[in-house]
Amino acid sequence: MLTLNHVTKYYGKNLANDDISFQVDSGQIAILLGPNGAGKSTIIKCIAGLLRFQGDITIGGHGNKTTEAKRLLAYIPETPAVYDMLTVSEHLEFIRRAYRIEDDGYGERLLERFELADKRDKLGRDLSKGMQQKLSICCGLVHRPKLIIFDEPMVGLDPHAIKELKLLFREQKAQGAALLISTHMIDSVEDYWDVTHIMVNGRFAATQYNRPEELKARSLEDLFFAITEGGKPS
Ligand SMILES: Nc1ncnc2c1ncn2[C@@H]1O[C@H](COP(=O)(O)OP(=O)(O)OP(=O)(O)O)[C@@H](O)[C@H]1O
Repeated sequence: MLTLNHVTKYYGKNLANDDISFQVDSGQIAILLGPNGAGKSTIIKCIAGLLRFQGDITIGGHGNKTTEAKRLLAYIPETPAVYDMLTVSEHLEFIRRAYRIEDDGYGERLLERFELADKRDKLGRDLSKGMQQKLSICCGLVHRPKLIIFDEPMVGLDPHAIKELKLLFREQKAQGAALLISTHMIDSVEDYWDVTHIMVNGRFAATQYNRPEELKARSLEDLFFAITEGGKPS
């Protein structure tokens, strides 16, 4: 569903992503795990079509900046960007109109799951940061994307929303969506992932698959600290 080939991104002279290639298949959850400044948000913004880069990114076989690719994609950014003067309900209506989809009640069900249904008439500017983040998740999912990218999704969410979001990751995977989730918190990754790429200094320092034999040999946490604190991955 998502393929990156030799993606390199410079900010001026600063190399943020260094020749990155990987793919995420339908029904797969891929994690980008790395310390602050590793380049996770940058690669995600390249995929979402927000930055210029060298290399090649396709979504469902379409170039990432095409309309076809954008129909398949949901990008839920680290910092939610909601419209000050639209209500919660109007946000979902706006997305449905943009994607030309009928209201089949899915948006309302998402609001209920994230405890926003009773906030449906509140303006974006009057929502707390956590509520804005939950609304941003609902807006991202309402068009039933096939590739869902979350940048640091757990930060700022309450325990109910975190639980609901983890459930949602599993459901989306079961329904055949491809998920790419960036985080710097190993604990938040738990056991729902299929593959984790550990990112350091703009590169993939290691890739671990969620297979019992690999994890028995070394946990994700051990691998992460071996790489980020100077040890050598074996
Ligand atoms: N707009 C920008 N202009 C210049 N340099 C930038 C810009 N955004 C990020 N960088 C640099 O690119 C590198 C990668 O940053 P990025 O935000 O992608 O890391 P990250 O892994 O997402 O970090 P965090 O976990 O802190 O969000 C860092 O060295 C950062 O200083």
